[in-house]
Amino acid sequence: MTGRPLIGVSTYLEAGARWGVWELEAALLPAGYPRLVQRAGALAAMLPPDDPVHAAAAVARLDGLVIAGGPDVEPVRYGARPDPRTGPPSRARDAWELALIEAALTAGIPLLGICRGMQLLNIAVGGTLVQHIDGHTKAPGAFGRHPVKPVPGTRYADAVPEETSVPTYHHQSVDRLGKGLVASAHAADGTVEAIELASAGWVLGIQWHPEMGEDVRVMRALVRAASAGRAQGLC
Ligand SMILES: NCCCC(=O)O
Repeated sequence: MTGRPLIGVSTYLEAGARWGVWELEAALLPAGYPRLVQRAGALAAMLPPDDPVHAAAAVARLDGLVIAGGPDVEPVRYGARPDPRTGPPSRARDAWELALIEAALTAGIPLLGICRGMQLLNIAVGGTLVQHIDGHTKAPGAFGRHPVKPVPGTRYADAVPEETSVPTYHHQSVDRLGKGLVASAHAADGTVEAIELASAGWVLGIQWHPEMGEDVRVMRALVRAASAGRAQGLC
């Protein structure tokens, strides 16, 4: 099979978005996500929340999947009571994105979780989150930067072998790793910054926001894996 692989990117519904003369409910995705997918050599398809029963059918049409950043996951999803600093739940989005992740893992298509997407990947395989950490978000809406160091020998280190400075915006982090996951990068304070499935298949989560930066290598690695699966007729 030839041509650009198709990468689905989860998308959210916003009650009141304003553009032109309109203020309406909208399906939104910061443009950095599709631009990053396109710069990495793939086509981007937006995937707004739907009935989770359709997740496998959606994934069957894709060569790869990105779960985008967003609000806190409802703590009941990882067996915890909400900390007062955890944001309000987005239940329909949680259900849809967890179903997409489970479908991608079952189908064996390459998967990249970004920020919330990494946290959801961890939860999907039984992991838990720290509900609040200090120091990774400076002010509401303001992305910070900090260094991230790869763990040698991991899939992440294959794509990005050196320590890099990454754009970041989060107040939660991975606590207990889910089944089959290993940590593949850390911040200087020890926060887990990347996770991946150690077994076969290309499944990676990163805590930072590559769509806000210049470094396209992680997305290129996803697109390469998606192209390889497409060439073998696996996707
Ligand atoms: N918890 C949602 C992803 C971003 C954050 O940790 O703030």
